[in-house]
Amino acid sequence: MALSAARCPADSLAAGGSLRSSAFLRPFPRSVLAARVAPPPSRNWSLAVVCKQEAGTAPVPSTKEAAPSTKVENGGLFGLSSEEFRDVISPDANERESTVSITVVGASGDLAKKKIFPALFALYYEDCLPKHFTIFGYARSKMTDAELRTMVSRTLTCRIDKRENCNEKMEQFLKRCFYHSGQYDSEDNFAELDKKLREHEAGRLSNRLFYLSIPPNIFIEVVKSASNSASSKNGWTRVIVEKPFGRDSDSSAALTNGLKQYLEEDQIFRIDHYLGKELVENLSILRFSNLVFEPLWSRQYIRNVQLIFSEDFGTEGRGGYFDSYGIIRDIMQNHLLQILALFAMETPVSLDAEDIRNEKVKVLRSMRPLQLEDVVVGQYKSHTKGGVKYPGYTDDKTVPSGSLTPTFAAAALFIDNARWDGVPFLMKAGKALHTKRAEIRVQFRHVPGNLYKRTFGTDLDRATNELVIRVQPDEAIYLKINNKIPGLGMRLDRSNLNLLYSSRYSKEIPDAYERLLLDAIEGERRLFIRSDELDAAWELFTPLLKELEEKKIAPELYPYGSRGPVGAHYLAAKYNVRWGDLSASETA
Ligand SMILES: NC(=O)C1=CN([C@@H]2O[C@H](COP(=O)(O)OP(=O)(O)OC[C@H]3O[C@@H](n4cnc5c(N)ncnc54)[C@H](OP(=O)(O)O)[C@@H]3O)[C@@H](O)[C@H]2O)C=CC1
Ligand SMILES: O=C1O[C@H](COP(=O)(O)O)[C@@H](O)[C@H](O)[C@H]1O
Repeated sequence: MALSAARCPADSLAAGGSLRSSAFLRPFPRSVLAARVAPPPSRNWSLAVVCKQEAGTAPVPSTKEAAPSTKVENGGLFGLSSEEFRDVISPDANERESTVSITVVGASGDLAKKKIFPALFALYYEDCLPKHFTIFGYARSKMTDAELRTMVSRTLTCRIDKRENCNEKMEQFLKRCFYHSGQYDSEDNFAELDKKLREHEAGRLSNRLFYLSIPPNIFIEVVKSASNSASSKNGWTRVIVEKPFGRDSDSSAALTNGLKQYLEEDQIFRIDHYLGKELVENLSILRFSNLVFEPLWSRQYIRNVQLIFSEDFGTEGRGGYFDSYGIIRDIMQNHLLQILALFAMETPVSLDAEDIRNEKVKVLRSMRPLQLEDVVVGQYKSHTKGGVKYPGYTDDKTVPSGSLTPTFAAAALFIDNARWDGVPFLMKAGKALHTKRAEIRVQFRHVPGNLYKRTFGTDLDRATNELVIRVQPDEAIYLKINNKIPGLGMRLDRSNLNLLYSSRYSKEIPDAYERLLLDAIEGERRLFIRSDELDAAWELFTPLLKELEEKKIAPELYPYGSRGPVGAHYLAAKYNVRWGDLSASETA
């Protein structure tokens, strides 16, 4: 029987074309309830009344609203049926009076074009956006509304499985997109934006989301100007902040303090788009809802965990940004560490954002700060293959010559708690490698007294189970098991129990930005980084980053398109580990 848990009307995830799949419903976002109860006017961002309601002081909801909130408080995993859900979110008399304005600050930039506008269109196509919404692009570049629409239209695509009325939907969507040109530090320019937003809001309850898709050095001036001149007067105001959130503990704390001059913590949505990826989202479900995994999730059965990120292209075009950050800050300290925290956390009290983030912080705070001897850094160099010359990192004109910035790093991390004591968590991240992939590999221990030891010879690794969660591409979860090759003999084989998403599910997997934008609109914070999580993450990496920089550690060079520096193998071998992605069966 289907356990429906649709978020948007069109979100009935068909497994093999039917409603066979079951999915957990996230707790119903309180803000959705709150948004339909007009809060008294507030004067500025930090006093936004919706925040108080979200903290549990919302006016008593109507009978219709009481149902979902009761379920949330009961911590029910399954929540509402899709009928109940639709009934609650469908535009009733109150909701028709509220509106959401989404302002993409830095709308002329790469991320806005590549990810944000396409994600907003996908949400619109799926009927996930509220009835009354407006999208504004804001940047210094001079553009008319029509020019913004032309720019955006070039980036919009229809889902492979949903092409019906797509062009018509695009046109309707573009009509809801507008542009305002202004300086980032100008309260006057933001006041002009405010005026335009108010015209579109037409007296409805105004909820405003600002997406800061700009370089981090201007985050605070934008927040200040927008806060003083363009925050909602009667609804919520939220701000999505893109990474990087600083480059070490001090700069991150300074950024947080700067933002908090104008915003409450619960208005800040620090995005880590890896948390919005389908397979990362599925991690907790895999673990906490399957009895075959949860009891194995500890040092008793798990030998090591590997978190692997690789890209088959270099920093082309982003060398300027990248050089002052490097791969450890760009990928490890955020994306891979967030996955690690989700993987290793204790069972949260509920699926509520604060309960989950509390558990993640505990794991991060139980980790040992990284030691230099547990880290290998590399940098790609030019390589010619098939007559094509691939540039080295320092060949990029935006990269200072002689740069020591790592484009590859491997590290061994440890969680000093009872569950994970002594288990190496190996991370590996690199650009310009031989393949593009992101995955989590869980290598289990050997079966004690393995009856079939002889069949495997001395290579016991071949006999151990490995669970692979392939985040991208070709999303999949597979488990390597031992089985007998059919026949009269007794030969063993290693096979994959394979859940390949493209075979199992006919629906295209949404982009991470879609999920995260929808969450921010709904006020669901579970997949955003809280400031204490961020502090804990920086505490782990800051001493190492300082040491690397102070000692001017030279990265090991590896050819563009290779498997990375050999040092990564030695690091793994130090802990008796082999990288799973480089085993013969994976590279065949
Ligand atoms: N691009 C990506 O794939 C990813 C980006 N990010 C983060 O997202 C944010 C936006 O990224 P992205 O779109 O690539 O950035 P861009 O460099 O494209 O900048 C976005 C916009 O900001 C304005 N801008 C750029 N540089 C400056 C400056 N020095 N001072 C003032 N304004 C400036 C420009 O608009 P105008 O001149 O019109 O005002 C530009 O169009 C950044 O924080 C980045 O780190 C995170 C993950 C991936
Ligand atoms: O945050 C970042 O992520 C991208 C990789 O994201 P993906 O979703 O395409 O895997 C990476 O290229 C970039 O350097 C980094 O800043």
